[in-house]
Amino acid sequence: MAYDALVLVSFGGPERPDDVLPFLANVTRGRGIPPERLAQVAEHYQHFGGVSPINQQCRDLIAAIEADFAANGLDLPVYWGNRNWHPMLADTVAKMRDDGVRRALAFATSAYGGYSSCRQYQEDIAAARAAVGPDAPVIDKLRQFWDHPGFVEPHAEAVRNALATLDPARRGSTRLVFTAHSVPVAMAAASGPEGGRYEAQLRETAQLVAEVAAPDLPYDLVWQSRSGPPHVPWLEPDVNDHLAVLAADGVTSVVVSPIGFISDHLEVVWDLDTEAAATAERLGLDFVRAATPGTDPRFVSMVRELVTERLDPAGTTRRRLGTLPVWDTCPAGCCQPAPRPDRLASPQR
Ligand SMILES: CC1=C(CCC(=O)O)c2cc3nc(cc4[nH]c(cc5[nH]c(cc1n2)c(C)c5CCC(=O)O)c(CCC(=O)O)c4C)C(CCC(=O)O)=C3C
Ligand SMILES: [Fe+2]
Repeated sequence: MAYDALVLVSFGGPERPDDVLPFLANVTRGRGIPPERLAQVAEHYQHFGGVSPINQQCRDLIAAIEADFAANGLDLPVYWGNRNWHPMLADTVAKMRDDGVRRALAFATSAYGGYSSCRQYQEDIAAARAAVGPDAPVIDKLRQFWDHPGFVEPHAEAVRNALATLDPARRGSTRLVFTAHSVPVAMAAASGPEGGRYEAQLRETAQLVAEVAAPDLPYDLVWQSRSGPPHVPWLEPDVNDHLAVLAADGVTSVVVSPIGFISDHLEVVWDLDTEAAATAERLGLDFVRAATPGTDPRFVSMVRELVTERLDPAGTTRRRLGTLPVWDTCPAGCCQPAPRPDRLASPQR
């Protein structure tokens, strides 16, 4: 075995009220988020007692991965480190070094390409290794998994289950609404080797989920959780504005499926279950939010499959449903925060 550990790398979230502001400071350092926006977001966290569900969701996922590894004879210890809150990745990498880990694979809890979703995790891994020093383990990030059946199938089943709770007499006026985290337009344009990859992968996932879950229903991909200063354009439409357009078009019922995420963290339980649900109520729309993969056994097994496919140099064990290009190691310069000046003149797709 070329690797001696797996490390799950996630966003991190506060676990008590006093954590909220220092956590937000870590997330937004150097990113120009207006103080008004930060105050609002702090309130969202305080609404849930200052506790984001994301860390417990990581603990649950790791316990499930460990059980799955053990049941399938994969002898690989699983570590956990976050980008923005404890356990911080640099502390985890130091512990891995102390435990004698030389080479590890990283599972980042984001399925897509793009700066925030992929490159930034790699930068955080590099920064954590640099902080630990020359004897830090080598850490290779596993591939983007937007089209893996272990990710697509739980989302599709969740959409089907959500649809089953709506009035069947209204199916003809029901819409699937897929959501993902908005990002600055410039960041979206710079994602992937030739641009536009974040949005293209999300469109592919939406199509794969919709065709399994409800091929008879129309669907849209829209955006949530916009941040940043108002003068910077981010991907639109926002899910709340989109619900208003749908209601005006005669749609009566919506299933909102957060395909941009793997678990029901704060962006889901606040931005969708609280805010978007209130928007739907105001508009008189029947609203149901589809579940995220969480610890679905297919999703848990996917993590093991990503490890084993990486160990198979011929790539014959790779399971995927999509047709967009896939790779193990991101090309240099891929997924920058904004288009590189030398590429501004070239066409983006
Ligand atoms: C693409 C993407 C994902 C999906 C990929 C992935 O999952 O990694 C994601 C996930 C998440 N985003 C999260 C939280 C936050 N994101 C923020 C700010 C931002 N997100 C961005 C993008 C993304 N974010 C961007 C471009 C910014 C602007 C600042 C910057 O350029 O970095 C802020 C600052 C305040 C604000 O919202 O303005 C917070 C608090 C949480 C934790 C939830 C919890 O605690 O349960 C999670 C999982
Ligand atoms: Fe975010």
